[in-house]
Amino acid sequence: MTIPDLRIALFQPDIPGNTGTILRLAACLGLSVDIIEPAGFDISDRNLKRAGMDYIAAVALTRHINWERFELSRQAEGRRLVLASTKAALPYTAFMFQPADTLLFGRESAGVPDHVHASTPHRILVPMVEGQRSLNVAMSVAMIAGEALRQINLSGT
Ligand SMILES: C[S@@+](CC[C@H](N)C(=O)[O-])C[C@H]1O[C@@H](n2cnc3c(N)ncnc32)[C@H](O)[C@@H]1O
Repeated sequence: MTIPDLRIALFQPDIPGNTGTILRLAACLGLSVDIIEPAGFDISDRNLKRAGMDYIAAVALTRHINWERFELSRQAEGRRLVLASTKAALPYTAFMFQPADTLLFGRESAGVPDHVHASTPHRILVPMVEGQRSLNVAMSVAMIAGEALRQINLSGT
């Protein structure tokens, strides 16, 4: 399997088991991961290691000390930022992903702050039935990264 160029970015994640699950997914699908600090736990956290197991060692993981530093590195690489948000209007299946996209996911307790939401022109939603608040962040990563990879593989780029 070819290693994709797609990246997953986690904004100040606060539940180590979710991050461990996402790192394991990234290891298996060949995706790179950005963690935008401060996270609500240390990378050596027991629950993160339990969920990510030995897969964590296989992930191309970059930690950024804050949002501004993450943005500097993303812009230097010329990557598009695509925010997954419960406040978005566009269903993720209607969005046209590109191979070098960075998919951004919010923190479990609060999503992303307003300034991040406002500065991200591409915003996508996993539609839910009325009255439900949100998916688990790791579930939303799996669904959206799966659709992005499907599109990218179909387009053959
Ligand atoms: C547990 S949710 C955050 C809930 C938070 N209270 C909020 O209102 O954003 C954590 C992250 O998972 C992603 N997420 C969860 N459900 C989603 C959905 N239905 N559509 C798009 N992203 C979703 C988003 O990136 C979100 O910031």
